[in-house]
Amino acid sequence: MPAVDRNPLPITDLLDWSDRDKSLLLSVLTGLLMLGFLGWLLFTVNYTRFGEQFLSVEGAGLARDIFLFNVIGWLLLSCWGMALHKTKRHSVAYPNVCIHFFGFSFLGIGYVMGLYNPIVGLVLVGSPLTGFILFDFKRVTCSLVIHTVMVLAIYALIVQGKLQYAPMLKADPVTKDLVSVYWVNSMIAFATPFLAMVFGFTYVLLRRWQIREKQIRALAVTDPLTGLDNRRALFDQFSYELARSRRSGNPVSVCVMDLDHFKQINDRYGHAIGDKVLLMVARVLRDCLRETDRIGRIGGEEFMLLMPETDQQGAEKVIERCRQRLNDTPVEVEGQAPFHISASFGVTCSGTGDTLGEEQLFSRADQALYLAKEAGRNRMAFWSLSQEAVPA
Ligand SMILES: Nc1nc2c(ncn2[C@@H]2O[C@H](COP(=O)(O)OP(=O)(O)OP(=O)(O)O)[C@@H](O)[C@H]2O)c(=O)[nH]1
Repeated sequence: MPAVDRNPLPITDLLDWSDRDKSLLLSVLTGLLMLGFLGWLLFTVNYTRFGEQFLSVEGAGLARDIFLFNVIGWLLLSCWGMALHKTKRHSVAYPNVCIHFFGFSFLGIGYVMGLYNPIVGLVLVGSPLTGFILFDFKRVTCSLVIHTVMVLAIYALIVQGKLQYAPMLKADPVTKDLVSVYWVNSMIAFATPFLAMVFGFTYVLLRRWQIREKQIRALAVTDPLTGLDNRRALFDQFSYELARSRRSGNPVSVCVMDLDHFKQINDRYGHAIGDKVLLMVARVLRDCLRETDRIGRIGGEEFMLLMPETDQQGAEKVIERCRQRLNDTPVEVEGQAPFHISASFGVTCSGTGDTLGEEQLFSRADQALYLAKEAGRNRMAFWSLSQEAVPA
């Protein structure tokens, strides 16, 4: 087996654990449950009136042997898992043995306590749920089918009188006339840790699902490199701001910004430095703009600035500040002299009574950007009312 181990062990990462470590956790938890069952039996037989009244001597002996067998089995499985974990070895057999032994353990308990016992029903529902959360579908289904068939077989043998029903009990502790409080409390005590285990695993699964949902939603609207808005998020916001502007009469300015000769930076310093420049640009733009403005990266080295309630003069001031700050911020490169960058900006502004949509305004800003590039770069150009972009 390859000695590969990529297991982080914080409990919140449970679903990322290897099958080996999940099986080890299952072994330890189930082992403790079995130890609890054994402790309960020994205590009940030796120290309670319930033992005298309701437990049969041979049946209790059989139950003790089954519980003890389970405790020893889980102890050995825990040791096996620990050894695999310590040596960082993976084993296909270990999870399989654990999954099948899990079903087998509870089958034995169900048999001695009685198949109609509510705890058996609980285990029948909770175990596959836990299994499907922790392990792959095929393995768990296989175990589920085997153990369901075994339950049915035991049931058939009981119906035919070949097996005794609930051999541990010599009398039913819950009848129409008599309900043993000790038995009911014991069942609750058995069910509680099992339920806690199932709820715990379900919680981990749901928590993971919630986190993933959040991440997916964030990814859908975020540029992964810079953490700025992506094109979709920005256009959604643009559409909203235009609707607001139509109601309030306040203008919205939009600017498309493109770094100058970025290809040369990539070619000369490599993509990693190119990415570093993009991150620096994102930081500078964030610093220069108001909190109510939105910045996004809409292409490789193309950014878009959305400035609500900002007219042409206001936009000019902000953009000049951005342009200047980008010029003034050196890019540090290890072992080489720092270099400076520049960017060109195309700007347009939604006029009062404008009915232009976001795509049309964006297209105007883009055309203005083209003009800024044509005019020599490192400058801004506005889209004029005469339908032509003019350098500022
Ligand atoms: N490092 C890095 N480079 C990128 C990324 N996205 C696009 N690029 C690069 O950006 C460069 C864009 O080059 P061009 O479109 O020719 O533009 P330019 O060199 O900036 O020239 P002008 O815009 O005309 O000033 C290409 O080399 C792309 O590979 C990115 O996420 N990271």
